[in-house]
Amino acid sequence: MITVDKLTFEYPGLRALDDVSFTIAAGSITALVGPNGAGKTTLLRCMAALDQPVSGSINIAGIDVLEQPRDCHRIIGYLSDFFGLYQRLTVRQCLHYVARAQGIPESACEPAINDVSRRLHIQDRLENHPSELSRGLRQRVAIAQAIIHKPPVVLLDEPASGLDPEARHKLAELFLDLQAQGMTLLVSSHILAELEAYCTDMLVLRQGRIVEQVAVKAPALLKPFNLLLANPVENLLRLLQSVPDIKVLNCDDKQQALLQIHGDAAQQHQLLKALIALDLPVCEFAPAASNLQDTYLQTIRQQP
Ligand SMILES: Nc1ncnc2c1ncn2[C@@H]1O[C@H](COP(=O)(O)OP(=O)(O)OP(=O)(O)O)[C@@H](O)[C@H]1O
Repeated sequence: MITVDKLTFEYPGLRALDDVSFTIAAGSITALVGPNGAGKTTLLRCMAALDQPVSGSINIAGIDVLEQPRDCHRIIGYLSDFFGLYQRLTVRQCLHYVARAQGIPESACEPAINDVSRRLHIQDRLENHPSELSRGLRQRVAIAQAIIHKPPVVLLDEPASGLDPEARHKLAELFLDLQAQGMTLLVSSHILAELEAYCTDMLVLRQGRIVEQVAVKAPALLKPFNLLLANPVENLLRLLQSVPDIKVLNCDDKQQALLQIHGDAAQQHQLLKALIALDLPVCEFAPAASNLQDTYLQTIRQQP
């Protein structure tokens, strides 16, 4: 769906993106994360055809972004980190203006406004001016502007900044809703705990380079599991190795091990039965916690 290849971008005297390459699958929600100044905003602006890189290419849904920037604007929705809304217009007028700018015919504007405002739960705010709205509601209006033309790809720069936990939760629900409607999302954020609720992939940028791309919610056929025993067992490693379908990743002592297992919940149940049949005093057999924040911090700390 999205292919970025060897992208390099320079501000005067500063290389902000350095040979950045990655692909994003259709229907995914990718978290774009990295320390301050890593280049996230610059990358999103290049992908939205708002900044011109020195070299490299960006292809979104078959459109060469650098060659066809206007076509690109038709197929993406972009929310800037510092979005602005026209204060003198009502929300309805803001949406109408953007709809027309996106080429939606006059006759189709009202249905488009009704549709997008329903999806963003701002139907009852259409006659308000942006200055009368809370930050969370203004954020929703800005996202409504970004997606009113139903783009297949949505790029969002720090959409959750400044929102309270309730508003962030609603935003997460909205992203899942957009994904369910077939959109592909790339979302930059520092709020990793929220990203985890909806992201399928994570792209880590550091000093203008991609340092990691991981699937966060891969249909994990291979899962790490922690095994903890109530008391030490001699030959634990040998016993575990005798169980089919279990790979022992780590077994440093006689009381606990990190296993890799295959399959679904039914398979996990069978494996637990096999462990108990070996008379192992199992007191814990659970997926090893590995969250987005851990993965991110490990990745960032590993880099020089
Ligand atoms: N207009 C500009 N002129 C010169 N340098 C810039 C400009 N905009 C950004 N930079 C620099 O480019 C680098 C990347 O900035 P960018 O805003 O893309 O990072 P970011 O990952 O979005 O950061 P943050 O998380 O703080 O928003 C930084 O070193 C920044 O200081």
